[in-house]
Amino acid sequence: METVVIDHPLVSHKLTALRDVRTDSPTFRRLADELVTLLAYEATRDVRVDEVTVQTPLAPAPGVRLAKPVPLVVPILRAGLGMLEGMTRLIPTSEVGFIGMVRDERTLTVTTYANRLPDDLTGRQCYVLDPMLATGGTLATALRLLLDRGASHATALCLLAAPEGLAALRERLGEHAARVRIVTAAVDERLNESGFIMPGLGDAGDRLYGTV
Ligand SMILES: O=P(O)(O)OC[C@H]1O[C@H](OP(=O)(O)OP(=O)(O)O)[C@H](O)[C@@H]1O
Ligand SMILES: O=c1cc[nH]c(=O)[nH]1
Ligand SMILES: [Mg+2]
Repeated sequence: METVVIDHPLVSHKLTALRDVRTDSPTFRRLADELVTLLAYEATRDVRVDEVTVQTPLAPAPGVRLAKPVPLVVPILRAGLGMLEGMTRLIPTSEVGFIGMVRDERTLTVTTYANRLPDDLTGRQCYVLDPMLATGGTLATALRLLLDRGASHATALCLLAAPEGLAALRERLGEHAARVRIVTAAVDERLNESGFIMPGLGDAGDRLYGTV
């Protein structure tokens, strides 16, 4: 499992504003949207393309076009929805599947309450959107759903990750880890005793949707 931490001043600037407890929900949503666009640039570096030729007003020019089947983008509800528009703006032709998952705040175990994915993902490239990789339980379950259906490769775009979660995810994916890449804006210090990323940004879903 490859982990890519985006080292870029604009990403750090926006992430700092996102962390700030004074940032309100509308601003948080805008920053998350802008950040995913910056992460997507790196995350889609491996997206499959076909070589084509187009005619300019002057001459034929070689180029590329996204290959078929198109990438599958999968936001993990609820907080991952805040990253969907930023991603589909870059790849408007992508197909979108949905997974709904919630973590029990006490036990930190994950329940899947929605699953709208194509049955057959043979050979598909998948891009999973979830702002927080904390214990890694949510992403481990979501990635297994995709890889077990035949996805050739899955890249998860996260705003923040915890070192403990990255290690646990690699372990839980086992042999599938070779087909997984994590692209994140930062790896924070640690998880606290409640399973929150420290210093983190708090509860991403609550901050996106104003539920506290
Ligand atoms: O790595 P983990 O320990 O599994 O935690 C990460 C998950 O926790 C949050 O979701 P939450 O369960 O709060 O649901 P929400 O997106 O609906 O707020 C977050 O959006 C991730 O999906
Ligand atoms: O720090 C964390 C951990 C899980 N989910 C969040 O939203 N934040
Ligand atoms: Mg939440």
